[in-house]
Amino acid sequence: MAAEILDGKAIAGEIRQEVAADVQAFTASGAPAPCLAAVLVGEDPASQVYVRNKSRACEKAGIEGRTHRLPADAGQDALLGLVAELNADPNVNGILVQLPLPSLKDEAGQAMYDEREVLDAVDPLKDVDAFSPVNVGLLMQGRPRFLPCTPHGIVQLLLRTGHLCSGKNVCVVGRSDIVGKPMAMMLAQKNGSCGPEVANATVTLAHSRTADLAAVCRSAEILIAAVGRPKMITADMVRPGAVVIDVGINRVDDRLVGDVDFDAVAEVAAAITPVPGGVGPLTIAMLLHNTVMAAKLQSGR
Ligand SMILES: Nc1nc(=O)c2c([nH]1)NC[C@@H]1CN(c3ccc(C(=O)N[C@@H](CCC(=O)O)C(=O)O)cc3)C=[N+]21
Repeated sequence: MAAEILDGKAIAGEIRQEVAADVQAFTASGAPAPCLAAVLVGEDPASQVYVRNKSRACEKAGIEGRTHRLPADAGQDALLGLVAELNADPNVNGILVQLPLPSLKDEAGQAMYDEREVLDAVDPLKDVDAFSPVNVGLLMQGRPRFLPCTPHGIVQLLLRTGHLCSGKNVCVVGRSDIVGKPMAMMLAQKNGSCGPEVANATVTLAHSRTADLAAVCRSAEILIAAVGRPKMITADMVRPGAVVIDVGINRVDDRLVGDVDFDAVAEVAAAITPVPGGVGPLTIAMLLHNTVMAAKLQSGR
């Protein structure tokens, strides 16, 4: 049996067209083009690729994409200074500090960067990643402002492919602040950020200490893998007919591999996202969406 391949790249293309139309309508009323500032500290090759792709995507949507580069050893104060400058710059609507920050230590053996302090410093109205405690809190309370890009992309994918989760058992594997935790919250909510059909799920948030993870995963009609371990979700962990969403972007021997053992799982699942071409492109599309939303919010401030 061959599973339906959920084409994240194509859906991301649709969303990017919608964002471009939205930008056009916004600027037609005399507003300047929305502007996203990405901050890249150091030279991590994967981060370079991501930031480059993102700035190209901005351009195609009519959004101004700026990249601010700091050397790996610039230090916490320099980074906080740059964030403060971008917060104060009325021409910048969205700020994204590319993660992870370099894991360098100073002479005293102390970590050079405190990620939490940096993310806390971003103006919540410019926080297009939705990593600030204000935006996380608003989401938790069911009155979201910005939605985190990867979980929002997954919700859009489920909605637009008709794999609705209301009333279903959903298992999210991985409890990160960026994907697992907000994903679980969004799908469990009553009315949901994108409508009740992609909410109202019975959600299990599984992780590395979950007892009998395979059995827990097998109970899920929708299984979302966000652990960052190549091919860790094997076919025996998947309920026949399940919808499987693979959030993993793992580089193995210069190839991108998801958290799901794709070939074997595709024999069991009803539908599955590929890597690449699945969730990744949707993350970028939702970032563009948030940038336009930021510009609109700030135009009224
Ligand atoms: N502040 C911050 N916000 C982020 O959203 C953020 C971050 N830091 N740090 C790193 C992760 C990772 N991430 C990806 C987004 C898209 C693809 C993507 O589009 N991938 C393509 C393949 C690209 C390739 O070939 O390398 C795909 O899956 O088809 C991948 C990875 C965003 N992240």
